[in-house]
Amino acid sequence: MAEDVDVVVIGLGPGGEEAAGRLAEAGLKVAAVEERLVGGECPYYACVPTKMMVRASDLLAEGRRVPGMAGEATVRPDWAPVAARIRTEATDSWNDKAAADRLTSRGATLVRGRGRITGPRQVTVGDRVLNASRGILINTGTAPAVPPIDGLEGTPYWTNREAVQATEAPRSLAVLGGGVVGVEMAQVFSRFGSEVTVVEAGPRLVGPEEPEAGELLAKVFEREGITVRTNAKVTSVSHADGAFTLRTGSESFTAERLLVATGRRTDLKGLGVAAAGLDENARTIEVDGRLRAGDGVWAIGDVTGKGAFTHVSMYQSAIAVRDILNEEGPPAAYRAVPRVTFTDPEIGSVGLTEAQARDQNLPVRTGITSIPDSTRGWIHKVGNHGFIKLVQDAEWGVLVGATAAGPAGGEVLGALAVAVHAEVPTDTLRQMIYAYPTFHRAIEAALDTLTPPTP
Ligand SMILES: Cc1cc2nc3c(=O)[nH]c(=O)nc-3n(C[C@H](O)[C@H](O)[C@H](O)COP(=O)(O)OP(=O)(O)OC[C@H]3O[C@@H](n4cnc5c(N)ncnc54)[C@H](O)[C@@H]3O)c2cc1C
Ligand SMILES: NC(=O)c1ccc[n+]([C@@H]2O[C@H](COP(=O)([O-])OP(=O)(O)OC[C@H]3O[C@@H](n4cnc5c(N)ncnc54)[C@H](O)[C@@H]3O)[C@@H](O)[C@H]2O)c1
Repeated sequence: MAEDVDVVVIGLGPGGEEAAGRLAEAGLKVAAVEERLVGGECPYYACVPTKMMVRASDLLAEGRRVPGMAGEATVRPDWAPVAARIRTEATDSWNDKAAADRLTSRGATLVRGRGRITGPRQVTVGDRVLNASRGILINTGTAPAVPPIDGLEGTPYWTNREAVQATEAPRSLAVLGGGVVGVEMAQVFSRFGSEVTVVEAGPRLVGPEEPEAGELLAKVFEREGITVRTNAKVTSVSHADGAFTLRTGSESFTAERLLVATGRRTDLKGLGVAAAGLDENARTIEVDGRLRAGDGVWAIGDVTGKGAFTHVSMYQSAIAVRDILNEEGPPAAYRAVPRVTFTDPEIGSVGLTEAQARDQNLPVRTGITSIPDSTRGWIHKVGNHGFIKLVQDAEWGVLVGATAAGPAGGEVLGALAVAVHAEVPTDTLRQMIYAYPTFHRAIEAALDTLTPPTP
């Protein structure tokens, strides 16, 4: 028999879980459908466990920087505390009871299983049919995309979901894909003693970021002993005697473990979006400023293609909740989406890169300064690599994008994100007082280097 509710939330990523809780607290009857773990990828397989890994590997790196700066230190990496912390503090050994209880205590009904849209405002989970009078909120996220490389299928490769469950650092690790997941994981495992090779199909690491970011990471990785191959097409993979072999046209690489970090995929056909009038062959779900995808359908999170980050999912969640509750508020805007790649140096960026701004035919002016040339960078010395790059719309006199790479680059980003978001005139930024000697004071130096637009 069909059950009548106000809203069905399919997929409980960070935004979906929060939306289900808030809608239930507002008095709506909410069915929250999740086939894996309440909370989604971020707390169990992504942001949280990987940042615990990063924190541990950063500690090792800082310990190794003691000689010549502060005496002597012997650093012996041990993965055991990292694996234990991920199990006890982050994921409860991949058990979502606490999250599920938190959600149901807010008044939502948790429906475990795979949800499929089977009609306008209708979702089927196993033999339960849920009719949603107000509509459906989709927050189904993404899964790791695995490229169709000869021999890869069926081998025991890792994706991020297996990598965060590692109980030891492998002797050697091949990383397929030098995007955000690839570079964060490569550096972590390298610092724990794995011999790491990153194989990237594109011309640079972290390709969508400013070219200077990819070049910086390549330089740092080389110094740390991580092998990086760009423009490399892996033609076959094999696994035998406990080792993977990756072949490109000219080379082959052998490693105990292989991490596939080549991006993410959605499955809109499997979700049955056509039954709600949406394009099932699209990669992402098109949404308007209120996160509406169609009549009685909202979508939030990675599935919307507006930035695959937890903060975007949460931002969209709040707007979709408002709209479902018929409350007024500003529409979603993505001019100032911040993002941080948690390598050392951290790469923090916001808004447009120079290339994106030029593609939009903006009158672009850029400025760049090096962190080692700043007072704080010079004092910091070892581990001070980085830069601040600004992208200005020269006619408007406002920053439309910026990158802060370096120690605490993600924190320095905060000031730049405010500047882009609040459309602070660069003249106003120039009149600001920047504390001495901070990393963020390098923003002032970067402003001084803004060069006139090129024709
Ligand atoms: C390794 C890694 C590290 C990351 N680190 C960061 C970081 O540091 N900071 C950051 O902001 N972002 C990070 N991200 C991205 C971040 O994890 C996602 O942007 C975030 O999880 C938000 O995703 P979402 O809201 O779209 O849903 P997701 O977290 O993807 O959750 C979607 C949920 O929907 C469920 N689901 C899917 N289909 C169905 C269905 N048909 N029926 C029922 N349930 C379904 C899934 O089981 C899942 O639980 C990282 C990603 C990865 C892979
Ligand atoms: N710190 C963070 O906020 C954080 C961390 C990790 C992931 N994420 C989110 O998750 C998303 C997914 O990350 P990702 O790194 O999996 O994807 P990505 O799209 O960022 O990077 C994938 C990389 O793999 C390369 N690639 C694709 N096919 C390949 C092949 N056959 N051989 C070699 N290289 C290949 C691509 O050129 C690209 O550089 C990110 O875009 C980001 O939004 C965020």
